[in-house]
Amino acid sequence: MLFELFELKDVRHTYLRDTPFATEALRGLSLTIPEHQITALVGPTRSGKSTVVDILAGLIKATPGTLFFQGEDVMAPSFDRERLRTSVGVVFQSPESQIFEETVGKDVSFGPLRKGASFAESRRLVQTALEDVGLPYEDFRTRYTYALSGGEKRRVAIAGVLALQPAVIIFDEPMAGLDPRGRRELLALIEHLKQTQQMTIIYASSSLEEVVGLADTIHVLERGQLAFSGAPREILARANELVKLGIELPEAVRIALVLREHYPEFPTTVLTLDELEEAIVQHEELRIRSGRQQP
Ligand SMILES: Nc1ncnc2c1ncn2[C@@H]1O[C@H](COP(=O)(O)OP(=O)(O)OP(=O)(O)O)[C@@H](O)[C@H]1O
Repeated sequence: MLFELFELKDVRHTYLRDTPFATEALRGLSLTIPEHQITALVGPTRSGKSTVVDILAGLIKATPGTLFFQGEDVMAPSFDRERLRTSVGVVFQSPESQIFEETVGKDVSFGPLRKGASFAESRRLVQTALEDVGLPYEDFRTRYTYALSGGEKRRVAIAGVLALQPAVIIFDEPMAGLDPRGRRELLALIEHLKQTQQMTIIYASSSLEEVVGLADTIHVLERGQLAFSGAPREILARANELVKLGIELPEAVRIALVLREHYPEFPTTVLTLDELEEAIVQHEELRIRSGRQQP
């Protein structure tokens, strides 16, 4: 059974309110985020994704509106805000900026030690977190952070968040600046975290391509409101609306749509290039079996 970890109800947020520069970032946003799932927030630039992330992390108040965390109103006087802060870990855009210690071991242990963990406990947490992100502890603990590759820095930043043992981890545009290999590795890492740790993962991105093969649910945002939500295939079935919102369709779907111009029955809700390949093979087999020779 799915439990809601977060629920936003009619949340609004205006930056620089009561100034000539006021910007309405959220305009009555309502959505839910279940536990132990990967939920993606997808929308074009300035649709409000980062503002939602800041609200979930407790950095911005969700008023007017209401934010529920595990069924409790975050703004209620009895709510323990410390519980929210310790339950939510955020990997912000350019997570390299979250690294500030000289060595990997020192950087990842900073959070646990600050929280009062003993040296032995902190060592255990750092070891587990580094192994979880695919950086062997003995190999990496004494490495200088400035000498790491971009992908390794991102992993160290994620390990720093994992070492705090959050119940939910939020990634805000985590692929920015990574090369295709770094992207593939990070996607595999996020999938691994979900599978092995049962973590609740929230993934904010302007790229639908990044999330269709990963997310259980996708919320599509448009100018501070929820446009629509659904499982990846349900979202891809609304290709025309996505294009209207300025969201680029994943490559596999773009190719499938071209194929559909020739074969009207060709499926267009393919999540990955592998699925597209499978759909082409199946379609060809069907065509051959039915003996039809179409263009
Ligand atoms: N600190 C801020 N001060 C003033 N306006 C802001 C601030 N942060 C965001 N905004 C404005 O709020 C709106 C929503 O921005 P937000 O960053 O939440 O959207 P986003 O979907 O994450 O965009 P992007 O993909 O470009 O990061 C935009 O119009 C943005 O200019």
